[in-house]
Amino acid sequence: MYSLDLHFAGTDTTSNTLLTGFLYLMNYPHVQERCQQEIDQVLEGKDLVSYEDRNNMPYVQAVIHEIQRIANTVPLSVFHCTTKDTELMGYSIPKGTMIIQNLNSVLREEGQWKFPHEFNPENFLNEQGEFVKQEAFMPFSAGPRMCLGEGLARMELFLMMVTLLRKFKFIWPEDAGKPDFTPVYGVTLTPKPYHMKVQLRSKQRGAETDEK
Ligand code: HEM
Repeated sequence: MYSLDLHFAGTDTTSNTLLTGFLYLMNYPHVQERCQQEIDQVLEGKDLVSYEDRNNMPYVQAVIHEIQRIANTVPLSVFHCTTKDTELMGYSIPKGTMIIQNLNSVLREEGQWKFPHEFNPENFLNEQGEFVKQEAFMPFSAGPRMCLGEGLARMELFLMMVTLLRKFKFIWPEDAGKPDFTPVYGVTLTPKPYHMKVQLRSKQRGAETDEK
């Protein structure tokens, strides 16, 4: 039996993002290993990760943001409606028009991203390897009605991701065939069900177990 030290549960959107994250990390093992190297280095001698540790983990931050960009968990945001006649970039939108924001489009827009169509943490790193939050990164939407849970979701993603990657290596099973990254469409996007192999990392790296 393994102890994971996880004392909270993610919401549907957060868990869908995590599921997408592990699908990519298993299939981009060099990205997973680089995260683990950074985590080992920053958390050396510490029992548990804290949210403040993210400031010393530019690569992990870039990977989590890239996972959110690719996961595109809430592709059409929440529908809105104009409360008065509105002019926007030369278009007139009458009062009462339903507005559907296409977050999928901005998260993949060419000209906004170095690698718009591939999973690549470099989308959030500058030449010095520092984490850079991009203006077009808006999985939580924008404006006065943007996601109210952004802070909680970002904290959950960081703490869960780092805690799990510190203790375990996630492996795409040899007999699983080619991965299918096509998401299942719904109000939220979720990856197709998949199997994963989970291997305990060595004890020196803070991976204590109560194996029985
Ligand atoms: C990765 C996780 C999440 C993503 C990608 C996400 C994304 C979004 C998006 C795109 C919207 C629509 C914003 C708009 O109308 O323009 C939204 C709204 C909202 N989200 Fe999240 N969300 C996440 C997690 C959470 C969590 C953890 C909570 C609360 C515990 C939460 C609470 C809300 C609420 C209350 C609204 C409605 C805000 C309003 O209409 O004023 N979300 N979210």
